[in-house]
Amino acid sequence: MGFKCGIVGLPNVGKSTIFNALTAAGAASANYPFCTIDPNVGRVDVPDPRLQTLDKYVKSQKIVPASMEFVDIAGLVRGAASGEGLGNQFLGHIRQTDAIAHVVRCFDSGDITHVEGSVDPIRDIEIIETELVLADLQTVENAQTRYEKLKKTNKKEIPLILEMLDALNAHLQQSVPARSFDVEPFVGDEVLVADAYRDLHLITGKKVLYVCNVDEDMADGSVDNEHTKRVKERAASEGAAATLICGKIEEELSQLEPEDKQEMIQDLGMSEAGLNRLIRSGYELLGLQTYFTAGEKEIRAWTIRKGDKAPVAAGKIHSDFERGFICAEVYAIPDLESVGQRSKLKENGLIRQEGRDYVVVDGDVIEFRFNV
Ligand SMILES: Nc1ncnc2c1ncn2[C@@H]1O[C@H](COP(=O)(O)OP(=O)(O)OP(=O)(O)O)[C@@H](O)[C@H]1O
Ligand SMILES: [Mg+2]
Repeated sequence: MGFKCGIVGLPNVGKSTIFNALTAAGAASANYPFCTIDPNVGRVDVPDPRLQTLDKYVKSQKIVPASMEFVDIAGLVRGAASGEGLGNQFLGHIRQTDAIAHVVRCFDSGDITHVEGSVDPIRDIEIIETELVLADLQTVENAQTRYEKLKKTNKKEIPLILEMLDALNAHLQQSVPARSFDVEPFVGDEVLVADAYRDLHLITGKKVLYVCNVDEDMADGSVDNEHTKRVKERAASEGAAATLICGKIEEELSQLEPEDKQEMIQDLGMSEAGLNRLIRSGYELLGLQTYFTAGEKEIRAWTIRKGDKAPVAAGKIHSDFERGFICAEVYAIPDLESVGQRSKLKENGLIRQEGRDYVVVDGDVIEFRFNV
């Protein structure tokens, strides 16, 4: 499991275009059962050239990349919380995601209607953020009503939870996102307060990746214009990330066969498909990293958090691996490349034995030893 990302933005800014590009690219390169989980949920491979490098040395029957899910919902408009446009009820589909990809129109192309009449990314971001804060406020108010009813139960955590919800409500009332709310002082040593906060799944509490949807001539993402500069400044000021992508080009690229795709990428002066950049930014933003398992049956990429220790990494494969963890045998891909054969790693002392306190490094190839 990689991570799950909800796509938000004004109508007609290119959300579905980018979603289609992402999911078409994923479907072309992988054969998943139940690939389409829901019409608006798509699974995407995380592109990683290290898988192909590993395959050169460890001939295996299949390659299983890490994957992530994107959820595409209808655009939000100013006033959505009070029912404008399609309203905001579909935000429910993105409450359970790990992060938000906020698509912002940065392309000028005159024939695509902008609901606000002009291209102004910061104004657009503020409209969406206000709507997301209002949606979270509704969530908090519902929770307050629920916990008020529970007061009668005399459970000692209920007043503490209500105190936290009051403060959170006041915070959101100022039109500021939940991510700047400090819940710690309310938690103290009462984990149930932390649980209650987490169970709200506030949208503005999630990390944000701004996706600047730019014109075709900026498709390689290396040059900013006035619009993208402003979005990047805003992202930096709030600890978010920003990436440039031309949805239209990515959609076209995603429909091509690999060779034609490579040719078009070169013709456009791009170094790689913009989608790869987008996926990597998401990984970076969420502090995720990859480790590999590589055997004759399969080579597989696993997603873990930076800082995760070996037993946690093992638990991604199976909870038994975590419970019965004995040790991890670890090697690095560059070492494999330098000796040229997997069997030579051992002879050269390049396979390390690591214990439960080992912090996994991005790109490690691991074999776990465990008791069942
Ligand atoms: N970078 C781009 N340059 C020019 N046109 C683009 C670009 N990206 C998307 N478009 C065009 O913008 C239009 C709207 O795109 P799309 O349907 O993806 O928007 P959306 O955000 O999903 O809208 P809605 O919220 O209404 O579902 C489409 O005609 C699409 O081809
Ligand atoms: Mg759409």
